[in-house]
Amino acid sequence: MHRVQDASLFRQQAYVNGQWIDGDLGFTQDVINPATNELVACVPQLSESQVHSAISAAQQALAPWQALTAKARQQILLKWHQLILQHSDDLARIMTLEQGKPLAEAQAEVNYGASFIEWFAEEAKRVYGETIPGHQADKRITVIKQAVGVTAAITPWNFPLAMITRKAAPALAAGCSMIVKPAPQTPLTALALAELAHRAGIPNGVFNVVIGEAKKVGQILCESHQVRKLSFTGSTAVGVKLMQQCAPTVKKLSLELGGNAPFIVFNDADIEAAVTGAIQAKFRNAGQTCVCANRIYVQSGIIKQFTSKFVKAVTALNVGDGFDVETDIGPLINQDAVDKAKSHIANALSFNGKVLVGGQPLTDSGHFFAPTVISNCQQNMLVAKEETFGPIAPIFEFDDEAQVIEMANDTDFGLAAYFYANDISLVYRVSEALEFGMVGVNTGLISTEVAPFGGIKSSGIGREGSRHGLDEYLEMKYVCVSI
Ligand SMILES: NC(=O)c1ccc[n+]([C@@H]2O[C@H](COP(=O)([O-])OP(=O)(O)OC[C@H]3O[C@@H](n4cnc5c(N)ncnc54)[C@H](O)[C@@H]3O)[C@@H](O)[C@H]2O)c1
Ligand SMILES: O=C[C@H](O)CS(=O)(=O)O
Repeated sequence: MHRVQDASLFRQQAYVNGQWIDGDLGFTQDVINPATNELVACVPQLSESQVHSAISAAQQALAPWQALTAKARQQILLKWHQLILQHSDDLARIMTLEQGKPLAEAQAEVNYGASFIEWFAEEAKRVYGETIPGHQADKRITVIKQAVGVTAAITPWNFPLAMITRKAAPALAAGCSMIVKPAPQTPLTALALAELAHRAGIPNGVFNVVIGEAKKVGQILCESHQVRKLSFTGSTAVGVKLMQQCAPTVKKLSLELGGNAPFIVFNDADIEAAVTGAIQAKFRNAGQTCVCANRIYVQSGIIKQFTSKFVKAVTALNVGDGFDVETDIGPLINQDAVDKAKSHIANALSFNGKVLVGGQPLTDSGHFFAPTVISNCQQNMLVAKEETFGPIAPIFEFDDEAQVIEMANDTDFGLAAYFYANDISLVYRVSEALEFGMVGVNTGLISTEVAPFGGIKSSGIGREGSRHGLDEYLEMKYVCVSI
């Protein structure tokens, strides 16, 4: 299977309490290669009782895992980190097979995903508390932080490894246990991660991967009183549903949701650098990332130069199977994604947008779509209002700073924003005025384990990565001792 060296990483069963299990009702789901539409694997759909068993296993595993010292948990996590890097080529191949991204991007995701394990293995030893001067002479006050307990993660298909480790690493480092429900499109990468977790010595029940009908599994995880936290990465629509479902059990929540990133190029920008940054921010994962540039705003003084250079760079992008070394842009995940891209282009054309390159699906087999640039875009178009999640780059013209800030902020989303400029006063003004959780200045790539990743408004709640990411899996307790 596409030259995976260690065949035992290619798992087609769920992983619960350290065991590989089939669904006890016999239901399965297909895993399809989006580049070829070929069947890649068949994985089980667990029954409700099996999902409940996973929660029980995570509960049983909690006390012994929490009883370990932070250093002991660190050592086990570092072993997991080492095994992931040791098997990075196989993990990348499994990822490209089920998700479609170019092998080089899959490899980069493996390294990125592993970095969260290394980071939080270290952070585990820095769960500091505090002492507070007593409010009365005979009172002594301390504040301690403790693991939340059993946690659940529901993750998307676009980054099938990193969106799991970005949650599991801080959870396990803090002393929590976790049940992961991966996306139905990409379960194989999650199961390979579980195999390596097992080999690393992560105790049975501490890390579990359940596969099943999303709505039902989600409902069980949300309604369980034993699950004390839910971390979700996915669309805003689903995030809202999960938030509602978690309300009755008052769970801690982390929501990493949709985006609609503006990418702004000011007159004094380095145009070549801005073109490179726009290509990176727009076309990574074929435009299927939550932080992709969704709208490209270019100031009137340089729009002709920028557009000409940008179109040239887009035209040079190679679309193909992720296993082909020449490929820059892989397939979209499914036909729905292709249809959404077509609808956004048709809508832009209906409002006098002009396709400068691309504009249509590429082949009948596989879900390939031509990298597309549309000029003369307006704020009333779908490409301005919705997350496109495809390789479409709409260009909007603007005249001044105040106008583009208003345009950029004209969205319910607030995840990432980017801009290119050299005037340092403008850099500070615009960074502060943009209503987004993350801002890239003169760069199109901002994702790293050392910084707090997350959004505001309809893009979510909480942060992942950085020292802040651990707090999402800790509860604060205040102890008052009368002496
Ligand atoms: N903010 C981030 O860090 C981030 C990262 C990646 C993707 N995303 C967002 O995710 C979306 C694309 O990913 P997707 O198509 O997998 O999103 P999605 O919301 O459709 O699915 C995400 C996960 O939720 C599950 N799910 C779907 N409906 C559910 C329900 N009713 N109950 C419980 N679980 C349910 C899916 O099976 C999957 O595992 C985009 O909007 C993208 O912006 C955000
Ligand atoms: O889809 C967005 C993910 O968060 C991927 S990344 O963190 O931007 O690489």
